[in-house]
Amino acid sequence: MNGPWSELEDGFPAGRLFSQGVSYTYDDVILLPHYIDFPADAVDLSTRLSRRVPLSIPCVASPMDTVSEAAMAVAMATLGGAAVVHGNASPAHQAAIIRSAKSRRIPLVTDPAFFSPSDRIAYDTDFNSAPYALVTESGTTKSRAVGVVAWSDWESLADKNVPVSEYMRPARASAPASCDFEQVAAFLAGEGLEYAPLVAEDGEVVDLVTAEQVQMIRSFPKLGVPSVGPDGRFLVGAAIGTREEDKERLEHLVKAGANVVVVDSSQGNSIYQIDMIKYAKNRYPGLDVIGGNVVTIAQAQNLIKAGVDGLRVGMGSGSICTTQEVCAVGRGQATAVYKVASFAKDHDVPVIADGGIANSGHIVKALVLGASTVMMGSFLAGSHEAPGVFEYQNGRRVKKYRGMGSLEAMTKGSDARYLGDTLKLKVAQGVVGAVADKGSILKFIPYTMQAVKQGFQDLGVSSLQSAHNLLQSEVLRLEIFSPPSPFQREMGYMVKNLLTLSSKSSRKIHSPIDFDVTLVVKSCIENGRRVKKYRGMGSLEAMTKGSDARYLGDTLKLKVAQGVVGAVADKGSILKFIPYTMQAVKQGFQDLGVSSLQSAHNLLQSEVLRLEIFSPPSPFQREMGYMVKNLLTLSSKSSRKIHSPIDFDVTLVVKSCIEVRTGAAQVEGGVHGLVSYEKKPF
Ligand SMILES: NC(=O)C1=CN([C@@H]2O[C@H](COP(=O)(O)OP(=O)(O)OC[C@H]3O[C@@H](n4cnc5c(N)ncnc54)[C@H](O)[C@@H]3O)[C@@H](O)[C@H]2O)C=CC1
Ligand SMILES: O=c1[nH]c(=O)c2[nH+]cn([C@@H]3O[C@H](COP(=O)(O)O)[C@@H](O)[C@H]3O)c2[nH]1
Ligand SMILES: [K+]
Repeated sequence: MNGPWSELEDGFPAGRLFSQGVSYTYDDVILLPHYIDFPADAVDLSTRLSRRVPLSIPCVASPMDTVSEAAMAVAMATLGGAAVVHGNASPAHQAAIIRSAKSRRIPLVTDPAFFSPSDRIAYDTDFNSAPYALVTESGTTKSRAVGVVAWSDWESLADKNVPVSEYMRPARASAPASCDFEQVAAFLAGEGLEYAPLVAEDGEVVDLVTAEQVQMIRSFPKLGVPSVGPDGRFLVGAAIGTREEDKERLEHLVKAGANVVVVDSSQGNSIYQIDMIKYAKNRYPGLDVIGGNVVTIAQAQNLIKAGVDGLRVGMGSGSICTTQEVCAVGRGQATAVYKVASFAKDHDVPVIADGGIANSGHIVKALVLGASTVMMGSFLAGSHEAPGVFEYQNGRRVKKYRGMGSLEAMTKGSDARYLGDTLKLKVAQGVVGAVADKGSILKFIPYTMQAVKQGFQDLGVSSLQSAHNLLQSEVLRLEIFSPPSPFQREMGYMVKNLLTLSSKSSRKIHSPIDFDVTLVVKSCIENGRRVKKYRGMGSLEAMTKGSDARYLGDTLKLKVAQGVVGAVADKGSILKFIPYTMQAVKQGFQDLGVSSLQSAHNLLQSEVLRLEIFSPPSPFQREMGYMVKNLLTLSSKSSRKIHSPIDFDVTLVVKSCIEVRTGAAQVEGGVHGLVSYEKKPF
């Protein structure tokens, strides 16, 4: 810029902004608009998941057991993205999920139960995954389909103890599973069918397709270019671990047709992962291997040297993460994506920005900061395509979503990672929660992509490549949002205390019929919990206590307290929770690569240890700030009364004020100090 304004500068180029020793999350930064000379529809979001795996949209479903199984994989592939099937199952089961996804050509997987005509259906749960069941001659997928049981027909039976043959509807004709969506739609219409079993070439009954589903898909936005592998089938990714037995798992997955594998660790720069990457690249040279997670250039460098075809970036940035609190390691996600992607581009290694995507704006930021794709967990978790069934929580339809490092996921079934570790203390690095029903991803992802295109248009970039060029050219300008006011910060602390105490209770409170919400919140803090007094030594109470000599001669002086009196929830014996806390500290040390205090101090002095400041406020403070804002908005209009049944759960009140994800963060040990953990509204 020339002239009198040349001193003024619009924001900072990324290189300058991200080199000040501050860790920025997506919410800390904002992109300044540039020049528009094309319509939003002209934006092309096609990209690469890894070196040799192209996608038409930059969306990837996370390898989590509440996100990515067959239904998610086919829907993501239909949209032009991809899902990475989780590995929290036996290798055979994980391979079966991949086979199931690969056997589809339409974006539907309902996974109905199978019965034979002589079977009796006793349980409602047989209709958990689909509102109908399939009837085949032998009751297995391997025999001829003869009928369909609708849940509504079964439900209205007076006597459930009758064979299926008495009330099933006949399956008049089957459709070949090799049909694509338009062919299936034409088949149903042509035959005048309400439903038809889908049958594979080998005669296996794969699923049931209904005219209603076809109608629903037609009502969604037009589907784009699907992701298809070299095998001509839907592209599917799979996660593996870094244990010896994962080599065998890998073989199962490759046989099942996995097109790309992700080595899934929270801290990927380890000898275990590097060995696994080398093994996989050597054993299957044609297979793209994605490594991670990493957040620094040094970590990325090691994995690139080991031969990765893609990098997964993010530590502690996920919505269910507690890693940064438990292990004290991680990085603000905007900084991590920018740093790693700037390095990886010179090695032609695409970057996946993993975790922390809560809205389309975060996707724009991740892509513009250098990522080639975003990986999402919570954003997809409440969808029809996510595993699990919808439940009702306080009148809302929700689906479970949990961290893969949560106690619940770690102890699930056959988890090999921890099978050999029964003697070790398990320390959770994630929580369990629930996400509201979001409908089908076939509907909301196209809308999300349209929003991303509009963001790109505002920046004046019509493709990912031009966004990255803009970033590196320094034409792209960014700014940081201002720090929180003292008031916001204080509110953050307040709500933290509030939630620590209030979130855990399945306890019921008996209350008068008509009352004030704030009273409930208060009573839930004050009542019904086992607590012990805890007070500051400078609190008035401690200062004036009995024979305290310090103040005996000071009766004339004004006493000014510098501490408060409070109470702390029952934590059990320190003989129990301190060992857990030490285990968490060890895991933090491991993530840093130091095996003793002395080596930690050596690392520090050698300047190999790197730190960053969180942009104030910390993500936690900011989150808490949002929460209390919602809470206060709803509860402070306290002249308003709520009419409630006599007996109800306090948490429901708190939850209805703030939609929270709650979970037993660490039942044993109380490692990060919270009885349970609450995350921001969704
Ligand atoms: N992105 C993130 O911020 C985080 C993600 N997670 C997710 O939770 C899940 C579990 O992650 P991790 O705990 O990192 O699992 P992990 O299995 O990679 O590591 C667990 C522990 O086992 C050790 N280990 C791994 N391979 C080994 C081998 N061959 N021999 C001996 N020890 C070995 C590791 O060093 C670590 O101490 C993953 O799905 C991950 O994506 C968990 C925490 C944070
Ligand atoms: O600290 C963590 N503890 C966990 O238990 C956990 N499980 C998953 N992940 C990571 O979070 C990502 C998904 O994040 P979002 O829900 O924000 O999309 C995922 O893709 C993972 O990278 C975890 N991180
Ligand atoms: K770890």
